[in-house]
Amino acid sequence: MVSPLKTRSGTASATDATQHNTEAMSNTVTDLRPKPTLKAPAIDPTRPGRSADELADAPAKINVADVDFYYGAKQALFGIDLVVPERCVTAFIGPSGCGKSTLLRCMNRMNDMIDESSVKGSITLDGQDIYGPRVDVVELRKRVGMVFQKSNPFPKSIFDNIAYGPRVAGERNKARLYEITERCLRHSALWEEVKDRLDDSALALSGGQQQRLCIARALATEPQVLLMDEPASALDPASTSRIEDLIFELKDQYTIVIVTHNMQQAARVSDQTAFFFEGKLIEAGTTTDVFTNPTKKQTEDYITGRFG
Ligand SMILES: Nc1ncnc2c1ncn2[C@@H]1O[C@H](COP(=O)(O)OP(=O)(O)OP(=O)(O)O)[C@@H](O)[C@H]1O
Repeated sequence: MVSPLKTRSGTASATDATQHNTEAMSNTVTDLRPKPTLKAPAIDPTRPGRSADELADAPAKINVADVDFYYGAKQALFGIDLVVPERCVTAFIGPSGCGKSTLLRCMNRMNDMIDESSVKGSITLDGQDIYGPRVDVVELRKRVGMVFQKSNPFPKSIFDNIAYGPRVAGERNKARLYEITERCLRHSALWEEVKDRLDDSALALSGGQQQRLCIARALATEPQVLLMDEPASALDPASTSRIEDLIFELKDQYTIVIVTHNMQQAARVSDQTAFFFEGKLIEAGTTTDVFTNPTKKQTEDYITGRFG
């Protein structure tokens, strides 16, 4: 079912578009090309996102306040304020280079690894400043796990990929490591496919399976937050759909922030959507509101495909 976008001039419909095209064709001989039908992505009614009240009632897992970010002298984020509600999926959308990944990487201090980068403002996790002087960054990244665009399994067995994080954390008990492996593979919907070949190389898995393995590996350190940077952009439609189902299931236990170029995907999986443009947060709200009734013209133009 399609949720039509309420534009400032009314609700767009296919009939309007057809009429518009017909008029355009009869009025001019030079522009005979059909006008593109601009339509915002549909919200899936079988998988409703959390309501505005539910989002407002959810505790703030991450709170971003007045954040600026610089790569050397180049400013990439400008005064970002955003609340990431607990056990919800927040999607970052916006055109290439608008700062989505930069903000995502600020949330577990992955940007610390970039020379001459600096951040101003505050980001808290459960109320604690993650840039505070006493923060253990390794601990932070255990609590705030990350899954990247390109699956990056270690050249080790499936089992060793999952057991890696717990081993680094000091777990040596083999039975306990198997327990963790099974739990994480079940959570990432991969267990049934690999349970009989845990000692096989992870590199022998398909692309979609490798990405689910990377999600399982991220879950093995028992994070509370999962940051996903375009986790399905390199996958075929069937694997993408499995990752989206998985995100939907995981949000009951984890707070998820996903960067995506795919607006349909944002509409399908997220509860809250934040739209960025040129390093600024233009608007954030329930995914239903942002995709059906955006408050800013730039958001409307982007989600209806007028630019980006
Ligand atoms: N390591 C870096 N050094 C310098 N500039 C960077 C670096 N990484 C990103 N940038 C710049 O910061 C800005 C924001 O980049 P970022 O990757 O956050 O955007 P994005 O919205 O995630 O883009 P995309 O959708 O293309 O991945 C861009 O102008 C980019 O060129």
